Amino acid sequence: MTLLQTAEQIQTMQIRGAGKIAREAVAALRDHAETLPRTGDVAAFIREMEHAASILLGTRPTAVSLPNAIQMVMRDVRTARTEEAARRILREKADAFIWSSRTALDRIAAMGANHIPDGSIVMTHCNSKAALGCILEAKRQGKDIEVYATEVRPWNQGRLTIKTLNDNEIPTTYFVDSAVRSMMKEIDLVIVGADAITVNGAVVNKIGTSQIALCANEARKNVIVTAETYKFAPRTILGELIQIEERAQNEVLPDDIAATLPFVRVKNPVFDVTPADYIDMIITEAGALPPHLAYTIMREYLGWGLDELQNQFLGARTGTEFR
Ligand SMILES: O=C(COP(=O)(O)O)[C@H](O)[C@H](O)COP(=O)(O)O
Repeated sequence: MTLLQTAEQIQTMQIRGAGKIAREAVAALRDHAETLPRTGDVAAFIREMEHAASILLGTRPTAVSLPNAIQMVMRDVRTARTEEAARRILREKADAFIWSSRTALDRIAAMGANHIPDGSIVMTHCNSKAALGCILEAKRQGKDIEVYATEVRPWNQGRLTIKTLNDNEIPTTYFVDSAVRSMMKEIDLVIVGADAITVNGAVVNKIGTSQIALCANEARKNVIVTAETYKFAPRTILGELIQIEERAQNEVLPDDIAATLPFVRVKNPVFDVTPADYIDMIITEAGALPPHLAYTIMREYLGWGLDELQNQFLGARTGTEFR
């Protein structure tokens, strides 16, 4: 698959979920480099790779895993002295990111499973590899668990979730998103994934997550967020807000019906923000932490100083828009 094809698949959601988007984008960068002729001109190579990175960055705006992963790969490429060194660094960093991303999922699954008691009912939302990993690991350990899964309008990612749960013989209850509060009394805990986590511990995830967290809080049920460390958004330290992706109206209301309703406006935000106060714990590969410690992850695990953030990273999202 070419880089442009990967970018298109991310934008059209054939490739989706924050972790997978990051892994596929990095693999696309690595493979794109192999298609470029060797000229010996390191500056031209870096320019071409920056352009490729900007195309990927323009695909979806919310999942911070995408710019974080690209930054991890491109950071040392930018200072390479020869084209060969730049190519080698790119390859090594890309492979290392993909490997560590998979390892992170395994660690999160092991830790998350410890928080799922035998005999419990877990509610989940959307289709998160990190969240599902914990549930599958709990099942693998022989725990008798059930899952309550939402539909996830308008893209129905819940169907992917219930397919995985069914394939793993986990008893599952499926319902429309608006039934969440009614179902809350029947479950024991909530486990979801994340697209981005801000410095104040707020979690950006699939639209509807904040309603689930609010209902869980009301019903005194724990909310666990599972997130690899590369889903923490360092630029929020500088005050930058996470952009909430708005997708096309016709994902919600078909064009032919919308055409008959000239006074009706359709909004389709696909992520929302859950404040830290509604989250009991964030499980990362570096351990489980209260959401208010998000800053420590940004400092210690992502390791980007403020200077670097200001000098390079702020510009990373202003690349070419992909259409
Ligand atoms: O909100 C979504 C996916 O939204 P979309 O379907 O719009 O991409 C997932 O909960 C997170 O991305 C985490 O997923 P993972 O744990 O797999 O990274």
